[in-house]
Amino acid sequence: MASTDKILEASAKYPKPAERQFQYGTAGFRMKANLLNSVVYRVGLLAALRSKKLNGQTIGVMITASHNPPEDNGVKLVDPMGEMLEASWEQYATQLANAESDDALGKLYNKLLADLKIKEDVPARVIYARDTRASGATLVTCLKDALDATGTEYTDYGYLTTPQLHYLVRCINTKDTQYAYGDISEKGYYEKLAAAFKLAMKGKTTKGAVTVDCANGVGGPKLHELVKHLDGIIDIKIVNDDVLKPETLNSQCGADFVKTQQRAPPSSKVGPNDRCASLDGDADRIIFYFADKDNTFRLLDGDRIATLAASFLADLGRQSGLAEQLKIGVVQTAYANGASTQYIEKSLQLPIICTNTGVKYLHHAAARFDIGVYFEANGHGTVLFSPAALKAIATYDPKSPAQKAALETLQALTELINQTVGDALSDLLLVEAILAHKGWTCQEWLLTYTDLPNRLVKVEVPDRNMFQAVDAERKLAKPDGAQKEIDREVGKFSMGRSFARASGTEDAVRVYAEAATRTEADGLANQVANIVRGFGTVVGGT
Ligand SMILES: CC(=O)N[C@H]1[C@@H](OP(=O)(O)O)O[C@H](CO)[C@@H](O)[C@@H]1O
Ligand SMILES: [Mg+2]
Repeated sequence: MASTDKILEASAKYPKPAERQFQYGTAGFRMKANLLNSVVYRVGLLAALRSKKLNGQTIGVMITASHNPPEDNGVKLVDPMGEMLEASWEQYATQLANAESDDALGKLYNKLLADLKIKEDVPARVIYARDTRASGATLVTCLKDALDATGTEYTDYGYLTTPQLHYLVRCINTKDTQYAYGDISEKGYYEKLAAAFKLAMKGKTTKGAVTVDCANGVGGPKLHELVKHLDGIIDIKIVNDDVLKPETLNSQCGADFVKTQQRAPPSSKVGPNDRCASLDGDADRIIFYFADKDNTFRLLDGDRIATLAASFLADLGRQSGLAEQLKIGVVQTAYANGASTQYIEKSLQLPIICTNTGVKYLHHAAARFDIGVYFEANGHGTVLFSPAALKAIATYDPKSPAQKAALETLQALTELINQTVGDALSDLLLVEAILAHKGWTCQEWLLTYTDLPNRLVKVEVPDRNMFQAVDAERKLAKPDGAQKEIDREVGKFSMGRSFARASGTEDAVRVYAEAATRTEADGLANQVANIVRGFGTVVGGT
C-alpha cells in the first residue's frame, strides 16, 4: 500500500529506543526529550487516523512537558471540541509508540485502519504548537514527517500555551455553526478574553496589582500579548518571563514549585499582602498566594479558586433570577482539602462529585451540571456551562436592573472562561474579576475557610501497580489488608483523613494525609507511608 510505504520510509529515521515501554497517560507521553522522536512521529500517525475517523475534523497536537524540568518534553492530542483525546484511543497511542520495528508499526497502522473502519481517502487535518523548550524544534520535525507521510493537511501555530491550542481546535471545528467558538487565530483568543473581561469588570476595579510568575515558560510572552488587549483596566506585573534561557523553565518558580514547596519563588520581591500568582510551563495551571502581615506564606490553590468561582456563580444565579435553571456543582479529587469540601457542602450548599485524579475525569463529571466548576488542588481547572445553561443566560428576560446586571456578568463569564480545558490566563482574569466584584483582597479570600494542615508524600515501591485504588481513589482494594491498616491509623487522629494511590505519572505511590494540626498531618502521612512501604516490600520482594 503506497501510503504505508511512505510511513515506513519516514519511520526509518525515528527508530524506537530499544527496551523502552511507553504509555499514553493522564498527560499524554512525557519523558526526557531525547527519547521522544519516535513517539512524536507515531503520535502524528495517530492524529491523522483520528482526524480521518472523525470525517476530517481537525485534531490538535501539543508538544509540551508542562511543569517538568527543561530537559523533558512531551506530546498530547486534542480532540475536535478542544477536549483531551477520548480515553478509548489512548491505548492506540500506546500501541503505536511501542511497535518494536518499522514493519510492526506499518502492520499496526493498517490494522487500526481496518479495526476502526477508517476510510483512508478521508482527508486528515491537524494543527500543532509547542511550548518554549529547546527540544521542541526537533520534535516538530518528527511530527511533520508523520503528517507528510499520511498526506495530512496541517498548520504550525509555533509557540502557544496548551489552552490556546485547545481554543483554536474548537474554533476550527465549530466554524460557521451556531456553536462557533471564536476567531481562528491567536489574536482572536486575546480579543475574546479581553472583551469578556471588560464586560465582566464593568464599573469594578481590582484592589492593587497582581504579580504573575510565568515559570519562564510560554505563558510569559502570551500574557504580555493578552495585557496589550486589556486597555490598562487591571495592573498585571509579569515576572519570570525569560524564555530566552530555556534552562530557567520551571526552575525555582512556577505553579508546581509554589504548590509543592509551599513557598513563593525565592526570586520574588513582592511585599506583604501583595497578590501573586504562578503559572506552570504550558500555562494550563495557576495558583495564587501572598505573604500576610506577619510575612507568613499563604497559598490560594485550586480548591480556593473552585470555591471562589462556585460562590460567585451561585450568587449570580440567584441575583439574575436563574437559580432554578443554573444548578451549580463542584467537582474535586481526593486531594482537595477537606475544609474546602466542607465549605462547599455546608456554607455554599452545593453538590460535589469526587472523581479520580486527572483532569479528563473532572471535566466529564463537570459536564453533568448546568454550571460545573472543576479544579484540581494543583490549580488546573475551569468552569463548564451546559448548552441549556448558555441558552437560559442568553434568552432570559431580566425583571429588574439587578437581574440585568447579574445576567450581563454571567454572560461575560461564559465567554471569559475557557470551555475546553483549564487555562491559566483565563482563570487569572476570572479570579481578578471575582475579587473586583467582591471588593476582596487575598486576605478576605483566605478567610472564607481554614485549610486543614496536610502532607503529600511520595513512596517508591518495587511495583506501584499492586496498589489498586477504588472509590474515587480514596480507598485501596489491593493489596489485601492495606486499607484496614490505613483506617486504623486514620482513626487515631483528630479530623484525620488519608489515602494512598499509585501515581499515574510517576513510578511511585502517593500518600496524602490531613489532620487537625501540622504535627498530626505529618504523623499520619508518615504512618500511612510506612504501611505502603510494608505492603510494597513484602510482595515486591526487595
Ligand atoms: C497529586 C497530584 O498533584 N497529582 C497530579 C499528577 O498525577 P498523579 O497521577 O498523581 O501522578 O499529575 C497529573 C497530570 O499533570 C495531575 O492531573 C495530577 O493532579
Ligand atoms: Mg501544565
